[in-house]
Amino acid sequence: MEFTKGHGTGNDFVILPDPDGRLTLTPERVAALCDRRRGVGGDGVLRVVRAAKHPDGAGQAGEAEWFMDYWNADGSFAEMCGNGARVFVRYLVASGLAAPTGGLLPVATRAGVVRARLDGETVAVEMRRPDLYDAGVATLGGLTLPGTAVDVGNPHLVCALPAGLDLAALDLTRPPGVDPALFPAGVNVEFTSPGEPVDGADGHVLMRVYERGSAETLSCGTGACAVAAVALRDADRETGVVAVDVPGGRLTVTIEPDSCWLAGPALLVATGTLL
Ligand SMILES: N[C@@H](CCC[C@H](N)C(=O)O)C(=O)O
Repeated sequence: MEFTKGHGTGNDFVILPDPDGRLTLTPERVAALCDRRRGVGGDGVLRVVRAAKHPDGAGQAGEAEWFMDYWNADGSFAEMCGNGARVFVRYLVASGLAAPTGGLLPVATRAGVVRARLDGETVAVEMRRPDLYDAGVATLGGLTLPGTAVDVGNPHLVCALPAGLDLAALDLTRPPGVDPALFPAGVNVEFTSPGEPVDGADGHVLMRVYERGSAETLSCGTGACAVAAVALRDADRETGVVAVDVPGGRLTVTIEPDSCWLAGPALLVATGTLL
């Protein structure tokens, strides 16, 4: 079968076109595809399927023709993937499967319908407004870092590093420890440091992430939204624009009263045939 490879700020995905939902995907198959030495390699898989043809998308088929069936690299499901949604939309449009109407293209996900806008290399998706719902703690090496639990459709824990600790020096080769009672389904953990002021933004944050199901990645879109929401709260703001720099580039998050826009480059880089 044919596949396409794409990424958003270095968060990379194997895209599998399966319009009529005929493909049998298993966790083992997904993990094998994402294997960086023995497979295509990726942080996750995006199956492109008509919403009406997937049990998790059928309820949204009246609002969106296409369902993003997102899987993490280890073969687990996630409710939402912000960069994945941006790359998914790039694929839909590039392959002629869909086009925006009135500038917007809806996509069904396990966290509900998101809407996308394209502008050159940039794809922006509108998702739910992040919900800051609790306090939590991450442990990493000898560090204990307090953080904020944030729901962006999927779960996040945003931990600011204390002054003097170098974000680039963190060892994220192993998962951070978290409280399983607070995150029974696991959590994506973001580590942050403040950035220098950026023109046109109300805030600027540097971020690294350890993703549930994919380990450290170069970028996490929903993580950037969670980080932006925490930055605005800490600045006593309800809304605003936050630049979030990840190892793979820059994401721009705009938090509005009822929604959150995630914007950045989304690119397709290769196509091929699975043997
Ligand atoms: N990289 C994604 C998030 C992917 C899902 C995450 N690993 C989870 O399990 O919740 C993004 O760009 O949002």
